[in-house]
Amino acid sequence: MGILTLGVSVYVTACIIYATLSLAYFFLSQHKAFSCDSSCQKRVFFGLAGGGISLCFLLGNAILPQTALGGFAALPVILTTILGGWLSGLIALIITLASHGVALSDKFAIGLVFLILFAGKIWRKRPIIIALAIVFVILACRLGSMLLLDPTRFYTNIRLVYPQMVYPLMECLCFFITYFALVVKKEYVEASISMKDFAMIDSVTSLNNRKRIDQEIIKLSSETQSFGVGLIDLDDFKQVNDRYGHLIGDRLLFETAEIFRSTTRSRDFIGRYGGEEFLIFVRNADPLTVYQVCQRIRAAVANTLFLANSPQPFKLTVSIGVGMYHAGDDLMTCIHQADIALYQAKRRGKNTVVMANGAHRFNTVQFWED
Ligand SMILES: Nc1nc2c(ncn2[C@@H]2O[C@H](COP(=O)(O)OP(=O)(O)OP(=O)(O)O)[C@@H](O)[C@H]2O)c(=O)[nH]1
Repeated sequence: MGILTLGVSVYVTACIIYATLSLAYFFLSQHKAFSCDSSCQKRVFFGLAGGGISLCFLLGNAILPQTALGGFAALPVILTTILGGWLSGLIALIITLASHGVALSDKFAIGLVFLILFAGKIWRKRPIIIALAIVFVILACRLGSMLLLDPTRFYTNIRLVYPQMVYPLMECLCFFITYFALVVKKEYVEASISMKDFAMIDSVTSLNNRKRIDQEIIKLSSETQSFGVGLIDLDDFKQVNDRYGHLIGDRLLFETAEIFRSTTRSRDFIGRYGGEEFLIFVRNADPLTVYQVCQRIRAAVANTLFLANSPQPFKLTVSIGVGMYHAGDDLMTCIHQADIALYQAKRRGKNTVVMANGAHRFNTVQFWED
């Protein structure tokens, strides 16, 4: 094979590897960047994509010369392991080893490479030197086996030696191109996701901000499962601000938000609705559970000594108004009902949870006494 044709083959191969893995990576990174810590299904999918590339090389071996197939088939396995961790790598490895077209010695070398990657947990470190060293190991293995098995042919027929020298170098080149292209892609995706997250976080409390709440409201407007809507308001916060200043006020808001985080489940949604008012969606819960969750939040705030290590520790309380959303309801009306319930809680002396009874029937609102 001429050097130009080989160069084109390497380029096409690099493009196939990069396009497939980066597409799979992008697809799996919709809300959170894909990594070795992603869900099992995602890692399996990524492994299938990696194995699919090897399969594509082996079945449609028109792109690469037969003698180079083994080394190039190892590349998706290495890259899949680096980006997706052991499970993705193992799946890509199984597909590669199970397919025809790779010499037994190459299969052995690819298996060995995976074991080294696995033992070194390369997905946690991603040191390119190790990965490159592995590609060179394949090169050395190939030359070594030729020298050992048929030394006379090796010395007398230079045309046989040439591919054994050139292909592994091309594999390294291909690895370099795809590795760096994928790392750049990964960093770009991670940066854009964290920027997006950052834009949705309230700077004072680190809870979801109003923009993110509005998104969640749109998302939950067509929800088919019932959930609770709680509006939480800090009691007499103006006095704190007036007496101790906004800086202390901000620190108290942050500590209160910490209590909300620690007293709710990860599947619940909580955000800063505005000023000293917070909105919580208690997911998949019946009215009694929602009421109990809100009581838990109220009690946790009331029992906390805020700014405990400062010379001026505080006691704070919250009032909570609760509404229930059921499939088909208008969520904004539900939030409005929670607001009315919050108003009732304030009127009844604060530090109270008031629930809009039968919040799905908006014309007959009654309130449960705390
Ligand atoms: N420090 C700080 N204060 C805020 C922030 N946002 C709103 N506030 C203050 O929260 C206070 C809310 O006051 P009010 O609406 O009168 O309510 P309240 O004093 O808590 O009284 P009740 O709601 O009736 O219990 C105001 O003093 C606002 O300035 C903020 O980001 N940081």
